[in-house]
Amino acid sequence: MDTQSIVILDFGSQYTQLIARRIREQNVFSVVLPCTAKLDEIQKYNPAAIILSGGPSSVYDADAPPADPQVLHQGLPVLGICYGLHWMTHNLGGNVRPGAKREYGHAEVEIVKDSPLFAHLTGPLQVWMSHGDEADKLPDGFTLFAQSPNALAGMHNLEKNWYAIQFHPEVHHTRQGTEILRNFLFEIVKIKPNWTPARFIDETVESIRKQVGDGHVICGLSGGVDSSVAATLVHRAIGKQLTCIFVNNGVLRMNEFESVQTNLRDKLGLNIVGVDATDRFLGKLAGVTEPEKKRKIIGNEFIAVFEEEAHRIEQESGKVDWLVQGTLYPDVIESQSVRGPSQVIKSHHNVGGLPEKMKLKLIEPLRDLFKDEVRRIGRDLGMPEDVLNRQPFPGPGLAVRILGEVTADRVALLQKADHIVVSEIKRAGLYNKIWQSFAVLLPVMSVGVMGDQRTYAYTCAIRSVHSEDGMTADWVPLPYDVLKAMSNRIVNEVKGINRVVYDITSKPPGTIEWE
Ligand SMILES: Nc1ncnc2c1ncn2[C@@H]1O[C@H](COP(=O)(O)OP(=O)(O)OP(=O)(O)O)[C@@H](O)[C@H]1O
Ligand SMILES: O=c1[nH]c(=O)c2[nH+]cn([C@@H]3O[C@H](COP(=O)(O)O)[C@@H](O)[C@H]3O)c2[nH]1
Ligand SMILES: NC(=O)CC[C@H](N)C(=O)O
Ligand SMILES: [Mg+2]
Repeated sequence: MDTQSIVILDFGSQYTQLIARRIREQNVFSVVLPCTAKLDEIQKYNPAAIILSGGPSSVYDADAPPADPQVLHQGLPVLGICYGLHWMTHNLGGNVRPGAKREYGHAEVEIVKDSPLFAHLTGPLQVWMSHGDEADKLPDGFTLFAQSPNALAGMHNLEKNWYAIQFHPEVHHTRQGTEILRNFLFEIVKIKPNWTPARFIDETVESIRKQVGDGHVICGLSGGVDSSVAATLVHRAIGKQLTCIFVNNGVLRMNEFESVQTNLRDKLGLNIVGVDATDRFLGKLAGVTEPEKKRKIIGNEFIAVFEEEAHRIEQESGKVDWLVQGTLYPDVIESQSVRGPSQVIKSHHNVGGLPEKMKLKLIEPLRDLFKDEVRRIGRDLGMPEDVLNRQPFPGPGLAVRILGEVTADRVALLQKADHIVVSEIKRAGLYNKIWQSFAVLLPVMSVGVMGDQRTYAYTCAIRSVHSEDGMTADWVPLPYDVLKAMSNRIVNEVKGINRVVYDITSKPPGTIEWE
C-alpha cells in the first residue's frame, strides 16, 4: 500500500471504530487491526503512527489482551487511549492499579504542562472518561501533562514520541477531541491529509488490476449500495472481465428480482446474470427457526450458487478465480472477533456465514469502510443518487425478518407488508432521512374482528431507525399519521395479518434486524 496510514490496534473498546472514522474524516487513512496483529501485518498498511485503543479488560488481569511490545519500538509515534495508556504504562515499567474512584462520563481535565498533543488548546478540557484503573507510577522518561480530579489524564515521552491519554478523544462528548486527534496527526505525526475518495478509487482500481491480471471475476450483486459500489469500482478496473451475479434467494422484497436487474443494467452498464434459486434456498430453510442457523444456511447457499455460476462462466470465458463482495467494516466487526477481542453478535451472511473451504478467493474493496464513506466513493464514481441512497437490506433478506420458520406463504405476507411500509415512508418524504424502515413478521397470532368476523392472524412489527453506520441506532419517532396509514393499509390489504405494532428499541440493547 502506498498511502501512509494510522494503524489502530484494537483492545476491544466499543469506540475503536470511531477512532478510525474520526481520523478518516481528516482525510487520513486509518485501519483497525486486532491487538494481536503481527508486526509484518501492521507493516503492510505502511503505518505513519500507531494508536492503541481502549478495552474492557484490566492490564493486570491474567487474560488481558496482549499486543506485541515491539510495536512501541518501530520508531513511530504512538498514542495510547485509556486501556492503551494502561498497556503502555504496564509494558514500559510503570504501574497500573484499580483507582480509588472510577470515572464514567463527563470529567474536567487540567493541563499541567505543555504538550504537542494539546497544542492550541487551553484548559480545562471537557472530556469523556470510561475507566476504573489508573496509572499511579509513570514509566521512566514520561512526564505528566494533564490531570483529572481523580487520575492522571495525559502523559508523554517527547524523545520517543509516545503519548497517552486516559479519556476518549474519539467520542462526541469530548469537546475538543477532534482538535486533539488533529494535533496527533498534523503536529506530531506530520502526515499529509491526502486520503480522498478520488485517491481511494485510483489506488483500489490499480490494486484490483494487479491482483486480477487477465482472469475473470464474479461479483455478488444485490442492488444494495455496497455491492453496487464494489461492482462499479471493479468494473472500472477490469471492465468486461467482470460478471455480476444477482441471486433470487426467495427472501427478496416484492418485485426486487426484476427491478434491480433492469435498473442496474441501465444505470451502471454492468453485465448482470440473474439466478433464480428460490426453491433451493427455501428448501434448505424449511423447518429451521434458529437465527444463526438461517444465516449460515443462506451464506453457504450463496457461495454454492456463486461457485456454480463461476463454473458455468469458465466454460465460456476462461478461469474464474475471484469473487467480489460488498462487505463493509461493520459486517466484519459484528461477525467475528478477528479484529480484536470484541464479541460475536450475529454472523453476517457474507462474513461469518462463509463456508470454510471456498474455492473462489475474495476481493472486498470496501472491507475497511463505513456506509457513509462508501456513499461518498459512489458519488465520486458518478453513480446515480437513487442507487446510493437505497436503505440497507441484509443479504439474508426477509429470512431474518420472519421470526420462526421461513415458508413461501410467510414470505409473500411479509413482502406485502414491507412494501406498504416502504411506500408510506417514501410518500411522507422520509426515505432518504432514515437509515432503514421495514416490517417484521412475528410468529404471534392474535384475535381480531373484521366486518363482524373473528380473525385469528399474524402480527407485524414496524421498525424504523436512524443510524450513522449501523453500529448504533435510535428508533425514529415516526409521525402518527404515517404510522396510522401503515397500520390501516397492512391490516386491510394483507390478508393474514390483523395486528401491527411499532418497535421502540434502540441499538444497543436491541439490534436493527430482529435476528
Ligand atoms: N441477492 C444477492 N445476490 C448476490 N449477492 C448478494 C445478494 N445479497 C447480498 N449479496 C452479497 O452480499 C454482500 C453483503 O450484503 P449487504 O446487504 O451487506 O450489502 P449490499 O446489499 O451490497 O448493500 P446494503 O447493505 O446497502 O444492502 C453484498 O455486497 C453482495 O456481495
Ligand atoms: O448484508 C448483510 N448481511 C447480514 O447478514 C446482515 N445482518 C444485518 N445486516 C444489516 O446490518 C446493519 C446492522 O444490523 P443489526 O443491528 O441487525 O446487526 C443493518 O443495516 C442490517 O440491515 C446485514 N447485512
Ligand atoms: N475504557 C477503557 O479502556 C477502560 C480500561 C480499563 N478496563 C479500566 O476500566 O480502567
Ligand atoms: Mg443488501
